[in-house]
Amino acid sequence: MAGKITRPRPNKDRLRRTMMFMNAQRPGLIKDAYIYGCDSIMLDLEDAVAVNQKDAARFSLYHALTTIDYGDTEVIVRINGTDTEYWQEDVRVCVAGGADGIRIPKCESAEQVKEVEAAVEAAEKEFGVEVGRTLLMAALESPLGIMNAYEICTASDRMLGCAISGGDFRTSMRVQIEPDGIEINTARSMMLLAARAAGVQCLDTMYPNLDDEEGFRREVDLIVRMGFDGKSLINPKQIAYVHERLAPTQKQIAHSEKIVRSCREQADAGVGVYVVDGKMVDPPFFKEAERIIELAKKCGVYHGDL
Ligand SMILES: CC(=O)SCCNC(=O)CCNC(=O)[C@H](O)C(C)(C)COP(=O)(O)OP(=O)(O)OC[C@H]1O[C@@H](n2cnc3c(N)ncnc32)[C@H](O)[C@@H]1OP(=O)(O)O
Ligand SMILES: O=C([O-])CC(=O)C(=O)O
Ligand SMILES: [Mg+2]
Repeated sequence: MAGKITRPRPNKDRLRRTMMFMNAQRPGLIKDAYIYGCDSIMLDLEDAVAVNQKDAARFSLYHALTTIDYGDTEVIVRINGTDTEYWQEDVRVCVAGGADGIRIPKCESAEQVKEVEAAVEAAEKEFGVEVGRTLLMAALESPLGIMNAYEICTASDRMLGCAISGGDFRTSMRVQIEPDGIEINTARSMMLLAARAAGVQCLDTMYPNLDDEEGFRREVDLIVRMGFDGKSLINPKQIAYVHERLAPTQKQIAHSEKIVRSCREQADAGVGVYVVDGKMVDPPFFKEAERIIELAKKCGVYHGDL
């Protein structure tokens, strides 16, 4: 067998349009998950793993982390909650195996993030991993988690972002999944505001109804319009539509190109506000146009020369 896999230093700001869950104990799911092309895989030690299988899942996780080359696919591990007896050993194995990041489930406070951060740092020292390498993210799964979203997102320099978790959130709110998202949209908006204020990424929850393609697409359309960076997924067939909807369209790209080019010319001519394709543009529009071009480049759909 080849030597232990070492992964490049994780990047907080990379594309995370899709983060796909898989039970860390199931070889059939984790052995070649990179082939599906999601941005991140999430090897789960928490709710996908039965309580009497936690040790077995950790062994399987370590083997996967150290022997499978996931290439450009980011490797995140969902550890067990900080109120369980499992999470500290989960952290040691993630760090020893070289995972890119850790997802803290059912996160409700900045203190929980700091507790995990301390355990991660201790593990990095124990296993000779560069201190600061392992990223963190928080899953917000309760009203309290949502209310504390900003403090959670700013609790550590390692935080790449947060994700809302609809299953547990709906249970704690005593509601069920609705076609228009009325039961969860306030929480989505609050979390988005907190994440943007903190300057970190923001992911939507998984969609559990695998056979309801129409419902899935409706939810993706909604969260794209709301401004999410990505979505948690549970199945490979959910990847393509999220990537398609989160990439700028050619129409958006062409319009953004016009704005970026004209903005440079107009600035030289001393003009601050003017009209492109019948729409007023000024500095916030320039910035947004530049963001769209950058996003198009990262998504591989930009073919221009800016
Ligand atoms: C509320 C929460 O906590 S959600 C997070 C915890 N949940 C999970 O981790 C569930 C993740 N998803 C899964 O395990 C599976 O998709 C299931 C059990 C829901 C459905 O499984 P299946 O019926 O086998 O799905 P499906 O028939 O669509 O699978 C097609 C292929 O994709 C693979 N696949 C399916 N889901 C995944 C996944 N999440 N990750 C990687 N590969 C997957 C299957 O192994 C299968 O591969 P094969 O053709 O080589 O055999
Ligand atoms: O994070 C997610 O989307 C999955 C999850 O744990 C939940 O829905 O409770
Ligand atoms: Mg959950």
